[in-house]
Formats: sequence, structure tokens, C-alpha cells
Amino acid sequence: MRNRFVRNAKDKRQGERFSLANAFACATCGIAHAFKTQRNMKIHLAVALLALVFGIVLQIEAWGWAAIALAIGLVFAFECMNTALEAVVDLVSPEYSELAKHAKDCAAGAVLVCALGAVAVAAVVYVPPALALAGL
Ligand SMILES: Nc1ncnc2c1ncn2[C@@H]1O[C@H](COP(=O)(O)OP(=O)(O)OP(=O)(O)O)[C@@H](O)[C@H]1O
Repeated sequence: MRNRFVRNAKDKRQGERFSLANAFACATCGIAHAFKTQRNMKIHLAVALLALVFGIVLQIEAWGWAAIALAIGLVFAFECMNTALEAVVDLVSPEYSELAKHAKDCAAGAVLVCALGAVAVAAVVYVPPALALAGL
């Protein structure tokens, strides 16, 4: 029987229907795969949980929650994209290649830039209430 979660370019050209539920299921599989295979994803999760705890303890404002949620989402999204790019590179270039190296290094660099941005957001959101809590 045809796997209902598989759709290729030919199916798309033929206009074969692919339900929204299937699309969500595929996206969820991708996120789960990234969590299972990428050590960095687990580190991002630990840091995100810590950020939530800090947010509750420091009683940050609504705009702070919005900024932290955006930063966390961006880091997870970039790590998923990095995982996708690594898979494609491994598929098309299992042997050593300078282009493959540049592609993977740039994708990893994008995650790093995103994580540094998240650190900057965290500093802006958490430092003032932390100083206030400390009476400084
Ligand atoms: N086919 C290849 N050709 C050349 N260099 C490669 C190749 N595959 C991986 N590399 C190099 O090894 C590094 C690590 O690649 P790998 O696929 O193991 O990613 P990773 O350890 O999961 O990285 P990340 O921490 O970014 O998720 C790449 O950034 C790149 O410099």
C-alpha cells in the first residue's frame, strides 16, 4: 500500500492531494528527527526551559515574553534547517568536498548567529529585572 505520508515531485505535478494533517505529521517528524539526532537541539531545549524559568522568576513583561518566544523559536527553526541541510549534503556529497564543507559550515554559522542574537535578547529582557530583584 502506498505510504500516505510520501509525496514526490510527480505526485505534485499530477496535483495529487496531500492533507493538511499529513503535512503537519511530516513537519512533526522533522522536528522529532532533529531532536533525536542533533545534540545541539537538546542543548537549545535545556536553555529554552531555563529561559522560561527565569522569565517566571523575574516576572518579565509581555514584550519580554514575546521577544524570548521569538528568539527560542528562531533558534529551533534554524537548527531544524541546519539538520535538513546536513541531510541533503550527506545525500549528494557523502565524500569530502570543499562545497559540502562550505554549505555545512555556513548552516552551522547561521545557527550560531541566531543563538548569539538570542543571548543579546535575553540580556535586554532579563538583566533589568534581575538587577531590580537584587536591589541594584
Ligand atoms: N562531505 C563533507 N565534505 C567536507 N567537509 C564536511 C563534509 N561533511 C561534514 N564536513 C565538515 O564537518 C563538519 C561537521 O559536519 P557534520 O555533518 O558532522 O555536522 P554536525 O556535527 O552535526 O554539525 P552541527 O554541530 O553544525 O550540527 C561540517 O561543518 C564540515 O566542516
